[in-house]
Amino acid sequence: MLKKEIQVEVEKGVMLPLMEEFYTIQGEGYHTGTAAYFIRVGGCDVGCHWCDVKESWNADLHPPTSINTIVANAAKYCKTIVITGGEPLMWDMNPLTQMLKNEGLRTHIETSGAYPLSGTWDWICLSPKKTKLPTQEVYQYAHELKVIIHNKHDFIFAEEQAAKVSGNAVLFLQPEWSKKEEVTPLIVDYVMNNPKWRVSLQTHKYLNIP
Ligand SMILES: C[S@@+](CC[C@H](N)C(=O)[O-])C[C@H]1O[C@@H](n2cnc3c(N)ncnc32)[C@H](O)[C@@H]1O
Ligand SMILES: Nc1nc2[nH]cc(C(=O)O)c2c(=O)[nH]1
Ligand code: SF4
Ligand SMILES: [Mg+2]
Repeated sequence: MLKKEIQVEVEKGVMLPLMEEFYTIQGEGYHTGTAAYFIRVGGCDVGCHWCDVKESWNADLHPPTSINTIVANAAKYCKTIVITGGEPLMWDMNPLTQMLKNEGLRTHIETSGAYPLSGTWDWICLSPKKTKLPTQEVYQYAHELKVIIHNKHDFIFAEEQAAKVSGNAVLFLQPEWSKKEEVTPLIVDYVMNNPKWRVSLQTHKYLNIP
């Protein structure tokens, strides 16, 4: 395909810049410990200085890939497919999620919510960032709120964000990996004092799996 044609396909969401795909165990949040196939889409401009996948940021480094190919691969592994990035909502998620649903698969997303919500989702994990806040619309649809704790001020941010999600959303505080020795004890105390919150750890990093 010509460069221009590929660009049009990406704009329609029928091709996506694919960074990697892997079958693993969901390491974080509500579904921790369960098998899932991850699709990591390139492109993000939210700019978290502690981001653990900075290689994902530049979409041009990741080959535009047909969603037919992506879905055919995903369907081989298990029923739960996690779309992450990068920031997946930078792209139109409707064609990809519709195709996954047609295959009878469950669609989960990991998102900062900084771009308009698209796609059909069985589970939305919203992880808001101060540098580029979620759209007003996405809060009501989040099944899970996962706030990263890098310093003490992030607890205040977490409460501000919790006030915006639905009463059914499950609330998580997750240590920022490079600060975990410092902030994990603070999170433990915070959750014991504020039991509406739960602790989320990046368990895949302890298990040495992707
Ligand atoms: C790499 S992001 C990709 C999806 C989306 N851009 C987002 O931020 O939700 C996947 C998850 O990892 C979390 N995360 C990224 N870097 C982290 C770090 N250094 N420590 C803890 N969690 C991190 C994010 O907050 C998000 O919940
Ligand atoms: N095992 C595993 N679980 C995860 N949960 C969210 C991840 C992500 O990067 O979005 C992630 C990841 O990269 N690996
Ligand atoms: S929004 Fe997600 S992918 Fe983007 S910089 Fe932040 S953690 Fe990384
Ligand atoms: Mg990760």
